[in-house]
Amino acid sequence: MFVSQPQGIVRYIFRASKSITNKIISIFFSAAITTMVEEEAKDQKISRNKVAVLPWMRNPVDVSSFNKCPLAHLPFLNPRLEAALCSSGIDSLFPVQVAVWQETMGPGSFERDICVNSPTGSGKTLAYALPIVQMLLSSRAVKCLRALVVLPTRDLALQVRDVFATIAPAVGLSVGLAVGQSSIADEIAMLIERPKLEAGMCYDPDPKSCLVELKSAVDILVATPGRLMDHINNTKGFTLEHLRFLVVDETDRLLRESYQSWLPTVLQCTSSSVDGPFSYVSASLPSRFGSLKTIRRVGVERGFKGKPYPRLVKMVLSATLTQDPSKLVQLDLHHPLFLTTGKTRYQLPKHLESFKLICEPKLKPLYLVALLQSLNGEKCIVFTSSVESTHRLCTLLKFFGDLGIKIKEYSGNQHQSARSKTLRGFREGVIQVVVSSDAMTRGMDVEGVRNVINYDKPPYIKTYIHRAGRTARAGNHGRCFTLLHEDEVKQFKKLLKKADIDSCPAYTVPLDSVQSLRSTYDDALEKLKESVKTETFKKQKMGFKSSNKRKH
Ligand SMILES: Nc1ncnc2c1ncn2[C@@H]1O[C@H](COP(=O)(O)OP(=O)(O)OP(=O)(O)O)[C@@H](O)[C@H]1O
Repeated sequence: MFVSQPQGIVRYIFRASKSITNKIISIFFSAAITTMVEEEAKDQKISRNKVAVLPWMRNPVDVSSFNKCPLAHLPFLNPRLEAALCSSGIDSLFPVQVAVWQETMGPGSFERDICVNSPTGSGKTLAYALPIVQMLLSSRAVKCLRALVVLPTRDLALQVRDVFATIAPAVGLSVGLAVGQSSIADEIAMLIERPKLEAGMCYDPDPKSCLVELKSAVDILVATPGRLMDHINNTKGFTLEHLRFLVVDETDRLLRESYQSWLPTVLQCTSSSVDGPFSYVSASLPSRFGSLKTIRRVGVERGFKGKPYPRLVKMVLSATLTQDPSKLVQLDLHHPLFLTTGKTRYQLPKHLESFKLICEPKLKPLYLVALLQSLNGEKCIVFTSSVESTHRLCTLLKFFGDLGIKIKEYSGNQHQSARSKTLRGFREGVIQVVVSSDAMTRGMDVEGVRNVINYDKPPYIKTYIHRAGRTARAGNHGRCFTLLHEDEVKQFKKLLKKADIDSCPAYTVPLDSVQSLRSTYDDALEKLKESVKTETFKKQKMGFKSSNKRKH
């Protein structure tokens, strides 16, 4: 039966108070819970955005009612994890991390699936990574794949793998990556453990007998949907049947694109063969672990002593979590608990300042250069509306000559190796300005980015939030500038209103610095025209060659 959140929490607390250990939890969390009960009463009066939202989204836990918590005061935190966090410079948890800890390791104890809507840079990655690692360490019997984190892009997956890699090895857990960065054979070698052969022996070519011997080499896998599907469909020994945690990060983006139906496939592969809703599917999926099987239950019951853990726990997160029931239903969430920050649906980081820079459309590149020069080499991301304009703008900026800042392009049109190189240079500070299409909009975390520039106006408030969110992360200060024509101002104001942003002051760059760049700009434009011509010619030539090849 669905229990309303405060009643449920009171019940958990009541149960918890039966043991001394659990009493400690109740004391630790009691203040926050009182606030949550009050928040819920208030929340019920608030009509959230006048759209029909799912019932469980109407009474969220307000993350902003939580405070930062020093690691030393966090109940149940494994000392080895505490040490690993400290040595990576983390001495306390951010509010969203404390809130998720409460619902997972605290009184909530993973009873419900967790949906988090919390601003960019608020620390959502560690919010799920820490409780998952702690849970896995305390229940590991045999190494098998028990946590899967899915992300929309390769660079994001690498970033999340690095977060797990700072804590998981400290407790003997290994983290794998399935993103297509290396060849499929190399990836399989990292993910699947083959039996060591004695001298003179060779593998049995019969795949059935081989399967019994193959084991997962990782406990946690961070993957992009495409590569995940490759492994599900083709990699011997790769199985999700023991999965206990599924994280769908950047949920709204992942749900928008179905990527070979990865989500229904994962849900099928992890569903119960006994009493789950997809039993017909499980029956058709062979067990690759012989007699070792994870028995799941659909209900709220949890594992008892000696019995395997039953339910696949799902955690979904975004800074702009969708409220669309038709999308959320795809996740097949179990008794979901919604954690969100504040009262408005969209929130920007606390220390982000938004500015508009009004300029004549023809002179936009000039204003951009003047703005970049005024930033004194601080790290900056310039967002454009497409991969083509990213390339053109970056080429144009290079034709301005030596601006005293290193500028590089980052877009989905480039080869992964080129993107990774740019990202590395940007992280290291060798590159100060990255011109990007929306490839860098979501999730990317680069230390020291102080400025974001919307060269092209973001089409949606979600785009603004994710782009602006590349700065002012982890409590730092940052600025987001949006270049606008006079006739775009009204529309932009309306867009910001959706995130309750009433003030977006105008920013000015000195007119004389714009004027002084005029002649350089004219030359740069001429060079750009030539460069576009040459590139178009090259592309046509290549297209001609490949169509000729196809004919022969
Ligand atoms: N407890 C903490 N103490 C100090 N820094 C932290 C802590 N937790 C996370 N960070 C840092 O905060 C930054 C943002 O974290 P993270 O990338 O997880 O944010 P996010 O909420 O997922 O953002 P986005 O919505 O943009 O993906 C990272 O640089 C991370 O290292």
